[in-house]
Amino acid sequence: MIECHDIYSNYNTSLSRPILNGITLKINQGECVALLGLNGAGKSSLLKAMVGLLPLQKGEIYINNLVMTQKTLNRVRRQIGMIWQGGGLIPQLSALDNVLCGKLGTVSSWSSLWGFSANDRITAQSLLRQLGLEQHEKQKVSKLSGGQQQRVAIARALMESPKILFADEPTSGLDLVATQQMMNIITDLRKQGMTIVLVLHDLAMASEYTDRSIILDKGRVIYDGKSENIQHQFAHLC
Ligand SMILES: Nc1ncnc2c1ncn2[C@@H]1O[C@H](COP(=O)(O)OP(=O)(O)OP(=O)(O)O)[C@@H](O)[C@H]1O
Repeated sequence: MIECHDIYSNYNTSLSRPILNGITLKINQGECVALLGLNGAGKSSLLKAMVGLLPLQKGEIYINNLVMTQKTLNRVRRQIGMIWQGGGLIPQLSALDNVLCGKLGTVSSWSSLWGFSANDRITAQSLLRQLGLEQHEKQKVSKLSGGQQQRVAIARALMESPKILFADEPTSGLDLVATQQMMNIITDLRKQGMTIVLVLHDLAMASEYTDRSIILDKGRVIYDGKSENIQHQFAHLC
């Protein structure tokens, strides 16, 4: 479960307001939610706040009943897999090494000197296999297609078996086939009971793949409700 209680980020002088300007929401375990809004509405900033990467001036965030503070941040982050806008992969590393990077938040700096454990490698290989990338595990990700890179990003996000997945525009730059593959993977994860928050720009996609949509405008929630038929109501805002 994810809860934001009246959260405000720091004052932003170029916007003359906080980027997140009083957001309250609750997302239950197993929900698949689209986060929508015009460019600059605050969608990526909200995801960043929910993984502790955007300082708050006011308000609280709870992840599975654990309040986010400096002390709890590592425990909170372990429960969340994140796919960044553009994938956020390291282009010169292989697909397998990028997936293993999903473990870096939890291995101590001492043990990372010895490399990843055999178990970690087995988990990473198994994730790549499940995502249809077993042939590509040794390839540099810069040599993979956009769709393949996004699947590597998903595998990396799943390394810690998170209960929550955040994906920032996971289909951006993908062709129709790769978009369909990506959304099928997300649908499968959803069927397994994962809580999923997707930043999307396509209202029709939100309506097709998610139950609930949250629309932001100028750092505030202006709609929180069913995704069904949302494209007819809010076309001017996304
Ligand atoms: N690190 C930062 N420093 C200053 N301003 C920032 C920073 N990050 C984001 N902003 C500003 O905050 C606002 C919200 O940005 P954010 O990236 O969250 O929007 P978004 O809804 O995800 O937009 P997009 O659809 O373009 O990705 C924008 O006006 C942006 O310029």
